[in-house]
Amino acid sequence: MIRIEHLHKTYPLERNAKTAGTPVAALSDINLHIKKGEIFGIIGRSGAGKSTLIRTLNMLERPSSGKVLIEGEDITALDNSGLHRLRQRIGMIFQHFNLLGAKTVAANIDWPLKITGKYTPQERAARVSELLDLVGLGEHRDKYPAQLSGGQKQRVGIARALANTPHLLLCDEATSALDPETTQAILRLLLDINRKLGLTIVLITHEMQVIRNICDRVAVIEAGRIVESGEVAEVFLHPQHAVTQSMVAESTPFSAETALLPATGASQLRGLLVRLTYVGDITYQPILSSIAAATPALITILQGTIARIKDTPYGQLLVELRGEPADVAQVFTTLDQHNIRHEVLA
Ligand SMILES: Nc1ncnc2c1ncn2[C@@H]1O[C@H](COP(=O)(O)OP(=O)(O)OP(=O)(O)O)[C@@H](O)[C@H]1O
Repeated sequence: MIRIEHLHKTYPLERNAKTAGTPVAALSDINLHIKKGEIFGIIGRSGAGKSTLIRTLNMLERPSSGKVLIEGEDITALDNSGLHRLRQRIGMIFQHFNLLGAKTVAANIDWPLKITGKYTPQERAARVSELLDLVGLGEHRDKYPAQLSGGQKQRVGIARALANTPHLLLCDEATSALDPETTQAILRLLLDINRKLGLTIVLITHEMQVIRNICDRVAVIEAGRIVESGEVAEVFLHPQHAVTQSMVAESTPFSAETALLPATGASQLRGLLVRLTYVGDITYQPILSSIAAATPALITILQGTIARIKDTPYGQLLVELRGEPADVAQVFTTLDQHNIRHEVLA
């Protein structure tokens, strides 16, 4: 669906610079492949290059070099009319919704249909009603944006973005201005739309929860470079890069520091402090019972999480492992046999 090849973007000046300054390398050698029908998340800290990257996908930002291929077409080579046609195939939603304040909800959604000049007023009215139903805003059609909550405004933004039946939806920090409950509702709506319409969604966010809840794959961006990418469960459960590791640590209260260690602390552990991570159906199997049956080693659970990353169940346990070296080695062998990752923390 989307291929990004050796993409670079350099801004000539620092933003707000009064005099000529150092050019800012906002994106450096970005290579990504985003598949049709998936929800792909790009996460990074402030200033990492997320907005610049997503805006190159509809040429709101022109790259300095490299290619962006959408459905096989190199969009960096398009002229104005080509860009106009491209943007009808790509919807976009924004953090601050960008609605037209002087138009009603229905008129906001109708706007992109009107400007294509392709539809009769009857066709447009039917499409607007269909979109209002899709986002659950039928009863608010005649209100103005100022009369809506943040979540309702974003629903209008989504309906408007979908008006021309795009193949791709870009979400620029779509839930960052919303409270946690409304965020969940908007994420559920995006997932529902992705499943119902088979729509490819690319989103940028600085919130791990957004990626965990709805994305299939994720890329982590730092200082204009993709530092890590892959299936969300793989990247978040086995983060390799320091930035990913610190974002994971901030978003989960699961660590040696917060574990229910004996009051005297980790230095008083009588055995090894081990983190176990398992993903998929094995989450539902009686692993610890199998280990207990296989060796006389003692395992004490200090902290644990059994949860889901999108549709993938996973478990993480922090345990104290005590026993003779041979018994401990036997535990590790059994864990390996069950494909359970183990890391000795202390
Ligand atoms: N128009 C511009 N002119 C000059 N520098 C810019 C411009 N836009 C962005 N930058 C710089 O490029 C880098 C990447 O910015 P970008 O907005 O893409 O990051 P971001 O990850 O989206 O950050 P945030 O989450 O804070 O929006 C930053 O150093 C930023 O200051």
